Amino acid sequence: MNASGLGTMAVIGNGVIGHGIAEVFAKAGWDVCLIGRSQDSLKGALQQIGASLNEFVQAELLSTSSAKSAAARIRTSTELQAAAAAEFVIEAVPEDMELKLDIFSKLDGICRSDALLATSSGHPASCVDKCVEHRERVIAAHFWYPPQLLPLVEVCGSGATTKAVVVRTCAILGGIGMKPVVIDCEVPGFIGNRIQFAALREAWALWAAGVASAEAIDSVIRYSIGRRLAVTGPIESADLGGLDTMYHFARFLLPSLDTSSEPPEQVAALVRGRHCGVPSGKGVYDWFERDGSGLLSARRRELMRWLQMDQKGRDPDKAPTPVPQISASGTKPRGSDEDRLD
Ligand SMILES: NC(=O)c1ccc[n+]([C@@H]2O[C@H](COP(=O)([O-])OP(=O)(O)OC[C@H]3O[C@@H](n4cnc5c(N)ncnc54)[C@H](O)[C@@H]3O)[C@@H](O)[C@H]2O)c1
Ligand SMILES: O=C(O)[C@@H](O)[C@@H](O)[C@H](O)[C@@H](O)CO
Repeated sequence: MNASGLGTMAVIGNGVIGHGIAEVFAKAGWDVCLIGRSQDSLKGALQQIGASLNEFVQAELLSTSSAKSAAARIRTSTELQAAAAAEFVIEAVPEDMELKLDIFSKLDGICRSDALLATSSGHPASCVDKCVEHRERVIAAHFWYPPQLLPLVEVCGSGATTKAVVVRTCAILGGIGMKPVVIDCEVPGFIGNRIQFAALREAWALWAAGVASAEAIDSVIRYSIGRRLAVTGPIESADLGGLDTMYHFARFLLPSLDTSSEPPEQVAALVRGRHCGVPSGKGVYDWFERDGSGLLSARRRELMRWLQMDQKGRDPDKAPTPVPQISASGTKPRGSDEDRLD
């Protein structure tokens, strides 16, 4: 245990997800060992963590002294061996399965016998534990980008993971202020990516078929269900909207939704041409014409505002926003008989 009474954790991989996870644990008082391939890239990761900590100070989510202590709790290494003392280890290297298998097999030999070994990737634990002897301690802890600003972690064990490991992983993640959600059964993409990609498949299909422009499709979502989904999930939304209505409309609509098992050729062609979005200046949108970094900053600011609300106890799961009193003009829950105008 360190001076904060917390433990030591290690993150393997110092890219966008790895350095974000390191920051989140260090802010919560853990000693962190961030492991990467080169001193140069680790230096870059520490600079990014420093810049992010400053943003948290500016947003009054962190004091200057806490930001300094958090930065001081992170040490770096280029050796996997440096994870030996950690009780919680998270792998965040690129989506290269051979590399992940190799890292997990080595970690199993290097780490303490009571250490938990987690993958931050969208892949289930059973994909990365194939060369591990102690498979009972391998678990998926799928973070969202950017982990400093999005609280969710999808936690999912394989058939070999013990219940105690699932419980301890959730306790650790909950203890650092993240929102762990347990998925009981391994399924590709867990929950978030299944739903994100179902929506993306339909959005790409509408764009590729010329039904509407990319701007129009994004605007429809941003100004409607995008806002609503931050407060009520899809299943709650359907119950609030009236399950009968949603059921009957689903029966009309579902047969016409896109069911392709490949992304549209127009998207494939962009990727083949290395038009990969904001970093390359062009994707579906032309980012030479549009302000990509401005959009990223605006999104960070808005996500930071949500964290400020969470901290003030306005997380809908912690302190539900009071439902307005039923008034003559009618803010009654839908579904009550009087609410029906038929
Ligand atoms: N980017 C996202 O939106 C996102 C979201 C959730 C989960 N993930 C998952 O997180 C993982 C990492 O993704 P990312 O986007 O951070 O990738 P990234 O390419 O930004 O970072 C990967 C990092 O791993 C380092 N690395 C490579 N080989 C290594 C090794 N042998 N030892 C130590 N470090 C090594 C690289 O130098 C790099 O810094 C992936 O499994 C990805 O699926 C990514
Ligand atoms: O933040 C996201 O959108 C991510 O969950 C995805 O980008 C995704 O997890 C992939 O990297 C695969 O892990």
